[in-house]
Amino acid sequence: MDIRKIETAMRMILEAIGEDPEREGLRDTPKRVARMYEEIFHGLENDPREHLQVLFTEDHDEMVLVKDIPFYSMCEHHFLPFFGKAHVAYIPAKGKITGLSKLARVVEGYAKRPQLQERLTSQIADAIMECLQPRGVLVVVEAEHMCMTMRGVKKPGSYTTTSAVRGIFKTNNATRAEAFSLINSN
Ligand SMILES: Nc1nc2c(ncn2[C@@H]2O[C@H](COP(=O)(O)OP(=O)(O)OP(=O)(O)O)[C@@H](O)[C@H]2O)c(=O)[nH]1
Ligand SMILES: [Zn+2]
Repeated sequence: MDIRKIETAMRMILEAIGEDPEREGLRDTPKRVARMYEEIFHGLENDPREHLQVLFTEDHDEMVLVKDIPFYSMCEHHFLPFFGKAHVAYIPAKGKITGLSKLARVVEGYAKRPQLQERLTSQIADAIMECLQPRGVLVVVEAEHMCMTMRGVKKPGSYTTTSAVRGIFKTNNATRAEAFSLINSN
């Protein structure tokens, strides 16, 4: 990531909005913002599928669900945060399972980029399908978009839910219903 370029751009934004980039409170802001962008966009520098290369073999062919994975991402239209929870379910095939934390790392890797909620949801599902070749994957993402709450249409408290359904979750209604009921239970 080009830290210097972010600093220069941030300084220009401060000037453009009529601020004085030399005043005490703002003097280090371009540097702070550059460091912050490096952190919140670090997913651009990795391929989250790398986390799914560590596979175990275990004779388990029932559903695995990791619920309520918190995430923070950035809306690519407005460069404002959207954030919430992701729920990731899969049904292993041929005993191929992965570490539970790796599912959360995949969410994190795709969230830490300029994103759309729909793309975030399907990228998580597709990465798991590709790397684990499970019988199916179901990903649900629930998020609040700051671009809809603090500006524009200004609708605080509105949530967007997206899902990506692959394999057996698509073809088998009962399996899909079971996953949704587990996700919605407390
Ligand atoms: N589908 C989708 N839309 C998003 C997401 N994040 C933001 N948006 C929408 O992207 C759209 C951009 O619309 P534009 O009309 O180009 O931009 P705008 O004039 O700032 O739109 P308003 O937000 O309605 O003021 C808005 O409707 C946002 O709500 C997302 O993750 N998925
Ligand atoms: Zn937005």
